[in-house]
Formats: sequence, structure tokens, C-alpha cells
Amino acid sequence: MKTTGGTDAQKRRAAAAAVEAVEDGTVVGLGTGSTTAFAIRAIGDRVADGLDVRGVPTSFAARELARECGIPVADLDEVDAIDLAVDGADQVATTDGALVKGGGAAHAREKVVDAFADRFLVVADPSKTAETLSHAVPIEVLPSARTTVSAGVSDLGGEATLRRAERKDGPVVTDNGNLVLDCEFGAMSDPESLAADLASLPGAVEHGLFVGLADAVYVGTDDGVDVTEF
Ligand SMILES: O=C(CO)[C@H](O)[C@H](O)COP(=O)(O)O
Repeated sequence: MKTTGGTDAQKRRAAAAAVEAVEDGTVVGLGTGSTTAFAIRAIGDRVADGLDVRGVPTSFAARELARECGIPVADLDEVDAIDLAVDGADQVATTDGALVKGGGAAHAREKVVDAFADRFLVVADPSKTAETLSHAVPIEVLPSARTTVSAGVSDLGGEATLRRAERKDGPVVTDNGNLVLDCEFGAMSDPESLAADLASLPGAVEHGLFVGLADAVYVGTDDGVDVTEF
């Protein structure tokens, strides 16, 4: 379900530019995914040069990488504020910065961290941008609510598919012990209203529509970085 059309060079450029905004003495939200991994490594390089930051990881994978890169980590409930969050996306609406996230099944923790941050910077490559969001929307669900949430998605005009694990029999299980439904809605003309409808489904822990949260989007290209502020 992940969109992986961008090159590593594009992702690295976006990440490097966003990480320039990380200041000494701050708390930084650390997103999940291959693009954010470049940002975590870039922050690690700056920590090695003396930068004083604490990272709040959004997943097991982000925590492991941050530790490997020498970034001191803290849990969300150990910090009073997050100054800046850097995170990737599966699709970015160029018009207003609305996002589909959750390709790494980490969107529940990502949404808390990204929304809590004073500034949320999205790092992406050109394959992620679109005028209208149309990527499947992941919903993390309580295991027992898989069929009822699927029915709710059908009522909203979507089609839910249980995300299967790649190197394990059975479904993907999130860091929170839940399952993920990837929900196709086609082109989404009103993501904000769909987000509200999905949030109201009993048993839906969190969905991957991030509307009105991004402050800036950094898109790495072959020869630079396009930055859009929202
Ligand atoms: O939302 C996410 C994880 O839950 C990721 O940020 C999203 O899937 C993008 O990942 P990548 O940078 O590897 O394409």
C-alpha cells in the first residue's frame, strides 16, 4: 500500500532542508518511514556535532533508529511540549497540505505527536504530491472491531481491506496491538468531512487523514527542495 516512487536523493534533500529548522535545546517529534529516516540520520549527525535535542519517536522503528543515531529519546508523556515535528506522508495535497499517512501503520502515534508539535514539517518526494487526495486511507482498528468498522467504511462509500503482513502469516499488528484497514474512497473532494466521519466510527482508533495539521511541506526534487508553507 506504500507509495515509494521517489528516489533516495529526493528524500534525503527534503529531509536535510527540514532538519535545518531544528534548533539547539528543543524537543523534536520523530516521524516514521523511509523519508523521515533520512531526517533522523541528519539530526543524529548534528547531535554528533554538539546539537542538544531530545527526540520523541512515533514508532518502535523511529525509536530504534534515533538511538542508533545517538539522539536522546523521550516518551510523549515525559515532555511538556514538542517544538517541531518532522514526518513523511503517503500523499500530500498541494492545495492545502492535507495528508494521507499510515503507510508504516504508525499514524495513530504520528498524529498525536505531529498535532502536539508547535510546528509540523512534512518531508516528501514529488511522487507523493497530488491536487486531490486519492490514496487509500489507513484506519487503525481494535481487532474485535475489524468487521464493524469495515461496514461503517462501506456505508461511507469506501472499501476496506485488512492489511496483511509481508513476512508473517496474518495481518499487520500495529505498535499498539491493533489492526489496520486500508480504505479506498477514490478522489476525496472533502477530506475534512471524511476525516470527521471516520473518527466517529466506534472501534476506529485513528485514521490516516491529517487535515489542517501540516505547517510546511518540503518536497525534495532532482535539483533542490520546494518548500510550501500553510
Ligand atoms: O505515515 C507514515 C508511516 O505511518 C510514513 O510517513 C509514510 O508512510 C511515508 O513513508 P515513506 O517516507 O517511507 O514513503
